[in-house]
Amino acid sequence: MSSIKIECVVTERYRIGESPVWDDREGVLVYVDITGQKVCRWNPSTNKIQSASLDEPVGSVALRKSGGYVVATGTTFSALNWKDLSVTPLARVDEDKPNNRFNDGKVDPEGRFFAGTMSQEIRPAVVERNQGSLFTLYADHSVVKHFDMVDISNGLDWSLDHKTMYYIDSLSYTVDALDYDVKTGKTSNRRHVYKLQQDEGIPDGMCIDAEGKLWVACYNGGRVIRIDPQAGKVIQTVKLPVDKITCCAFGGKDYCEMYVTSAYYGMDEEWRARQPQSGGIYKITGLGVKGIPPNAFAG
Ligand SMILES: O=C(O)[C@H](O)[C@@H](O)[C@H](O)[C@H](O)CO
Ligand SMILES: [Zn+2]
Repeated sequence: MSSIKIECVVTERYRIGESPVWDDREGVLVYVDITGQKVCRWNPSTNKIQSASLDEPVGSVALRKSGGYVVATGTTFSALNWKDLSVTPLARVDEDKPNNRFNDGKVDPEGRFFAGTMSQEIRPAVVERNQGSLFTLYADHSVVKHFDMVDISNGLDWSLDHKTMYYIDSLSYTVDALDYDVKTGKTSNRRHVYKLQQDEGIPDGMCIDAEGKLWVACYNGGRVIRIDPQAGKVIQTVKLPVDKITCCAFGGKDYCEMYVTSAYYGMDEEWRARQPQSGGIYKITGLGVKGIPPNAFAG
């Protein structure tokens, strides 16, 4: 057994740190602060952070094949050019829902960018229910809605054979699976894979590892859990020093390290004094399993 080491590597504090993605082209970790309205890049070799301030909340960021990134901000899918920090809108969703915003997103194995929406939080994990949907931005910038009636659209990833998409609507407290047609990008047959126990908190972001197991960030649960989606069971729990764990992704050399984001939004003074690293980003090493490289948006 390897020994697990947990280190707070990014000591800036973010209101809602989210959507970590390893950018191997630059050797940086890219991530967002959702309500802080920022996209940031942390370089582990220089320990420098660069950030781009946006005009609206940014739920997620992903790599773009032609360079730079795609972002899901407000209710718009946009391209982010890191050279001049310009943002170019590509497509809009939920135009009938002015109180909605994008949340978590990820690129599928064919280069389509998936991201879901939710109504703006009244308090952490408190929203007007059923307002969200899951969308895909195709390479030609057309958009497809997969389903609606979502509370807080959150983590997603694909099985190693690309036949299954895993998905989290946080307030269902479940990790779901859907049949996935990687040729068309269509989803069907949604079902539960795992329901979180009370002490595990609320399921938030998620990523798959090189063995096909799922890692789920547990918001208010202070941990990431590893789930065997075939058995529907938790097979490992890694506790972190802060409660509001939001998302996880593998990165670093050969994707051997796990990066975990957190939030401080909604914590009172006493809670923040007890967990002063809330809103920081953690690196976990020694897990003994690797991740897989993130996909890049094809459009
Ligand atoms: O990061 C997100 O996905 C949401 O925007 C957050 O506000 C919380 O994590 C969520 O409320 C817990 O499910
Ligand atoms: Zn999230």
